[in-house]
Amino acid sequence: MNQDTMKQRAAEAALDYVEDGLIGVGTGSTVNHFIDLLATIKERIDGVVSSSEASTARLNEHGIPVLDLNIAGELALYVDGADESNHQLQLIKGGGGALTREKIVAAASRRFVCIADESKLVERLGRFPLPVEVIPMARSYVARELVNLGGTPVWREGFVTDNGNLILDVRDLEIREPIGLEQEINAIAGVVTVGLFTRRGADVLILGGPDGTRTLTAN
Ligand SMILES: O=C(CO)[C@H](O)[C@H](O)COP(=O)(O)O
Repeated sequence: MNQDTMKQRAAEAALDYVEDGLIGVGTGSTVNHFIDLLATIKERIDGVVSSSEASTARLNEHGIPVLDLNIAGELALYVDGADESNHQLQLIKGGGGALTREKIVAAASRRFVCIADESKLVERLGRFPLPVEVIPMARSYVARELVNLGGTPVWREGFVTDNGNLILDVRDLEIREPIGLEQEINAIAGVVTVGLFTRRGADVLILGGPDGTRTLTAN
């Protein structure tokens, strides 16, 4: 079974968590399946807060109302994908470069349901290069600081985030203490946010696989 079908299965299972009201959606190929499915029940929801211009465009195509987070206030549910999850449901996100808005919408939501194919579940975070959104003038400085932390940062050249910033993808990092590392990287001057989601990890992880889905919940 191909990976995309497994992503679709996870997205289908996430529909069960949708209640009336406002929900947040993330970004990526798994979330695209979720948005397409959400369109089939759009009468049930009041609107969506989007984490990226790409997701907003897809929601608009379906005629799903997109709201500003400042107007929406607290959201009952946030649904997003991930590049990696450990068993504590701490995540690496940002493969699509939307990590900062994703972290904001996740933080503003009562429940975070993460949807992914089963290959995203890992014993230890860090095989996937860790994305860091950086203010453009700080790119070289932040890269040197990330080298000091033991990483090998690679500038995602040609890519500009929805916030007008750059992404450094950091390889070779030993992520032994995800919570501490999230704080440490976020404290570097010029970093907008790191793609580690530990303070606000997922509450529920739905993994699509060849035999259906399985669901993990955070303790
Ligand atoms: O963090 C993200 C975007 O910034 C995505 O959730 C992550 O990259 C997973 O993407 P996909 O669903 O395409 O595998």
